[in-house]
Amino acid sequence: MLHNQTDLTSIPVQVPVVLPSEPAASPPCSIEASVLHVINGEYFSGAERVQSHLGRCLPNFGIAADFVCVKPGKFPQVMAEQNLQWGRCHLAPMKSRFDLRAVFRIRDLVQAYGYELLHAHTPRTAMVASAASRLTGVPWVYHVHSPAARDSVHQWSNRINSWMERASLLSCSHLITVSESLRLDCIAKGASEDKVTVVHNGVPSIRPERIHHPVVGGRWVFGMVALMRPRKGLEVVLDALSILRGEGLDVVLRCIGPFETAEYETEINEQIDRLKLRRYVERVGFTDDVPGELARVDALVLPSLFGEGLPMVVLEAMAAAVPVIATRVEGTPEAVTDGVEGLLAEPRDAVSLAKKIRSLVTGEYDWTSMAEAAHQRQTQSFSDLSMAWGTAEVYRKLIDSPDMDRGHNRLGDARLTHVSQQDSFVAAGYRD
Ligand SMILES: CC(=O)N[C@H]1[C@@H](OP(=O)(O)OP(=O)(O)OC[C@H]2O[C@@H](n3ccc(=O)[nH]c3=O)[C@H](O)[C@@H]2O)O[C@H](CO)[C@@H](O)[C@@H]1O
Repeated sequence: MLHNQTDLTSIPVQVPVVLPSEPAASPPCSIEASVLHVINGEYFSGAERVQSHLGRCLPNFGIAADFVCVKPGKFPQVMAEQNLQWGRCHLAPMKSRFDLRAVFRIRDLVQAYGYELLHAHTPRTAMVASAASRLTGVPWVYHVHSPAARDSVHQWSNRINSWMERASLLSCSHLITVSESLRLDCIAKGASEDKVTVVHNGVPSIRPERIHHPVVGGRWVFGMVALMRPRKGLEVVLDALSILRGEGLDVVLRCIGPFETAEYETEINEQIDRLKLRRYVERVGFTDDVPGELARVDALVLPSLFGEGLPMVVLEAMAAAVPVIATRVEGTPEAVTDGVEGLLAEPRDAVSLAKKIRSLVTGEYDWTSMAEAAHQRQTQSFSDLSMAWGTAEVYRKLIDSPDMDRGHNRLGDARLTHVSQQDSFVAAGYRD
């Protein structure tokens, strides 16, 4: 599916899906097909939220979704702990990037449970799904959450991931990208236009009761929600906070989320002390209650430096009717229009960020209108259901394509005895 470089200006833009009616009101459809999501499963962060929302919502559109984790960790733990209406979670731990036993385990699962599609989410799982697809004849979809070549600050890891991703894409049946910017990125890398579809990320419309309402001249509470690591740009917010407090504006920051490393936490603590901001920065750490935290803040600030797809925290804040002050990186401007649902600053630029924050706290923009616009845009175009609907449409086109022989994998449960069930479990409340 790779071809030579394309002129991106000639490619029509794919805009967010707006569902014609509220699908939540309709009863779940009967199940027409089942998909196995091949995931890392190590954490429960942005990509895993997408996966879990899909697992929960796809049955509304006739698709049963199960999971297999190649780096089992937080994801299967959350699935086991919470009373979630998801499907099965299988485990296929890989000892290294090149441990191919997972491929055979997935082949056995496909044959045993009759999965008609594989759906991978990371360069590692793309490699595994690609090989399992070759063994089983089942097509596979690759979900691009962020640009592999700019995915971390580690150049070698970026190169290996990029290489693995490119090699796997040769056999991929279809690509789903979480933003239009990533779709263009994939096409620029050589993916053919008709095999890439944008399915914007989506979240449930959770709008908590507000604890605080900001007023011009009063205190403004900004919240940054993330796994704190250098790429998220916490340093830039601290510099912006220092500029604004120096001007006499009463702005404070709640840092919501854990630090990836102790070294980074130490660096941030030193910066806070250097800027004399200790009284104005509250460290919340990891929370299970992000909506509760969003109810306390007047705006979300997400100053990512590079390499985002479409951050879930941006959409979660919009759902909670919290304006978003973010940077113009990758997919974020597709959800937030500068001056409407929030404000967009230039990345790595504390002066630009301070300017945007200043314009909100001094009343240049009406906070209430911005909060309402954010909530409305999320419910219309970035809901968990619109994301599941868009994903189901991609599956349906693949399953209905003349190339797909639906009979080949209809053995289903008849062959269950051939696969070890020791490493699989079913979430409580499973639809069977
Ligand atoms: C580096 C990377 O690969 N980033 C990708 C990752 O986002 P990444 O995981 O970096 O960040 P996101 O904002 O998407 O997700 C973080 C998630 O963790 C939750 N949270 C955070 C802090 C806390 O204390 N408690 C808590 O529950 C947030 O509510 C949110 O649901 O997946 C996104 C979803 O496709 C992509 O758009 C991003 O490009």
